[in-house]
Amino acid sequence: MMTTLILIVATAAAWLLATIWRRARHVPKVNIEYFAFEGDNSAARYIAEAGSLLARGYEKYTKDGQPFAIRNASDPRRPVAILPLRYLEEVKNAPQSKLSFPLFMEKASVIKDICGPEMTEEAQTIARMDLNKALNKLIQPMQEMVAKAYDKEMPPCPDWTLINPRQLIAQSFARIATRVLVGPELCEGRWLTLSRDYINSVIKAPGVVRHKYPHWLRWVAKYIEPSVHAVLKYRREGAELLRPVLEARIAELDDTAPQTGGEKERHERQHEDAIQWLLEEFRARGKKLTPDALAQNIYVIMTAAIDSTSSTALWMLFDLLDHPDAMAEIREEILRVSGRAADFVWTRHALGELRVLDSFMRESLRVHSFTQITIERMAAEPFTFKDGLHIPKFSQLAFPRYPYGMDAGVNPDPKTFDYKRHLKKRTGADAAKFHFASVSEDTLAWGTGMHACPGRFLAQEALKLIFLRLVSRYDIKHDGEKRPGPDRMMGLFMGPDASANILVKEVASST
Ligand code: HEM
Repeated sequence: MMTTLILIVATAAAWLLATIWRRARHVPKVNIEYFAFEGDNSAARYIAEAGSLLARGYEKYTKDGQPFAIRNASDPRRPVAILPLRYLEEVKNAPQSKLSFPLFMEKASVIKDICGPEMTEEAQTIARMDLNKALNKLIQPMQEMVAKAYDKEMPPCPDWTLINPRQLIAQSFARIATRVLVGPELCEGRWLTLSRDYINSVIKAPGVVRHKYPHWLRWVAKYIEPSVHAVLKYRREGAELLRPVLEARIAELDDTAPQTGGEKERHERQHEDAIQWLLEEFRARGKKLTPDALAQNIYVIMTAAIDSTSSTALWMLFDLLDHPDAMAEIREEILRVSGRAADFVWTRHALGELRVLDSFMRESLRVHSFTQITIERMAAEPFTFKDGLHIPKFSQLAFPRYPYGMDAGVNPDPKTFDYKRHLKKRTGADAAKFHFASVSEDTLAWGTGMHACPGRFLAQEALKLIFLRLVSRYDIKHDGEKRPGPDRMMGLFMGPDASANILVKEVASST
C-alpha cells in the first residue's frame, strides 16, 4: 500500500516537473525580426543601453513602417514587439479582453505575486471621469498644497542659497496627489510618507521576487519573502488609515441615499476626492468597498501618478535653468495673468492662459522621457493584426515614444529645444490641440485610446502651480558651473539627476 502511494506521488511530481519544464521551454515567439546588440548582448548591457538600441531599431525598421522585436527585461523568453504607427488604430480599437494594459502591468511587475496594486476598472473609471470632472474645484486646494510644500521645503533665501530641488518638487506634487486622492482628512499626516514607503516597496519587490523565485514558485513569495511582507505592511497600514474616513463617508452616503436613490452623480457632492469617487463607483456597480480595496485602488493611481510627474517636473526645472530667456518670458506671462497680485487665486481658466509655460512644458516632455516606449499592451489571447502580424498570448507590444518625439519628420529640427514649438502649432490650424496634455499626432507621451493617461490634466495643472510659484517668487540658477549630471538609465526607463543642487534667491516683489 505504502509503495503504491509513494509511486503515485513520485509519478505526479515527475509529471508536474515535466509540464513546468515543457511550458518554460516552449514559449511562442513573435514572428518578426529580433533586434539585439552585436557582441555583448547581456542583460547588464540592456539595463545600461537599451535606449540606444531602441533608437537604432527605430531608424532601421520603424521609419520603414516595419515592426521589430527587442529583449523584454521582465521576461526575456518573450521579446516585446515594437510597432510603427500604422498599427496604432488597431491597438487603440482592440478591447481590453484582447490587448490588455492591466494584464501587461500585472505580468511586467509580477503584481499579484507581490500583493501590489492591481489596476481595476473602478480605478480606471474614476481617474478618467470623476477626477477630470472635479478638476475645476480642486485647483484651489491644490494651490494651497503647493504653498504648504514651499513653506516647509524652501528655506528663507534673501541671498543666493543652495537647495536640492528634488525634495521641493517631489513634496509639492506628493501633497497635491495626496489631497486629490485621500482628501482633506488624511492629506496632512502619515499618508504623505506612507504612500512613498508603499511605492518604494512596490518598486523593489518585483526585482527581488523575479531574481529569487522561478516562475512557478513565485506564488510562495507572499508567505516567505521579506520584500513582499513590506508591501503587505504598508497596504495594511493604508487600509487602517482609510477605515474611519471610509466608514464616515459610507454613513453620510447612506443618510443622503433616500433623496438621491444612492446613485452616483445624482447629488451635489460634499467631497471631491478618490475616497468618495471610489465609494460611489463601487456602489453603482453593486459592490462593497472594503478599506483594503480602497487602499489598493488609491495606491494604484498614486503609483501611476507620483514618479512620472515628479521626474517630469525635475527635468522641466533643469530645462528652465538652461533657458533663461524662456524663464524671463514665463515670469512675465505669470505676472500678467495674475495681475501681479501676490494672493492671486488660480483657476483652470487662468492656468490655461499660461500658454508659453504650457508650450515649454510640452517641449520638455518631448525631449525627456520617463519611459522610452509607451502604449504597452499584453495579448490576453493570441492576436493577429489585419496584415497578418501575430502576437502570441502573453506577449507584449509597445510603441517607441522617445524616438518618435525626436523624429525630424514628426518634430522638425528635433534636437533644438524650442520652447515655443507647440505654441506656434497652437496659433496655426487648431488652437485646442498641442497643449501640454493633448493627445495629438506629434506625441505618444500620453498613450492612446481608452487607456490614454487619465491623469494628464491633473499633471498639467499641478506642474503649472508648482512652477508658477517658483518662477514668480524666486530667481533660480545652476549651482555655478555644476550642471545636473546625465539622466539615469534603467533599461527603457530614464530619470533626471536627483542629486543636483540649484541656487535660489527670493525676488524683491513677487506674486
Ligand atoms: C507627466 C506625468 C505623466 C505621464 C508622462 C503619464 C503617462 C502615462 C502613460 C504613457 C500611460 C499609459 C497610456 C497608454 O498605455 O495608452 C499612463 C496611464 C495612466 N496614468 Fe499617467 N502619466 C502621468 C501622470 C499621471 C497622473 C498625475 C495620474 C493620476 C491620476 C496618472 C494616472 C494614470 C493611470 C490611472 C493610468 C492607467 C490608465 C488605464 O489603465 O486606463 N498619470 N500614464
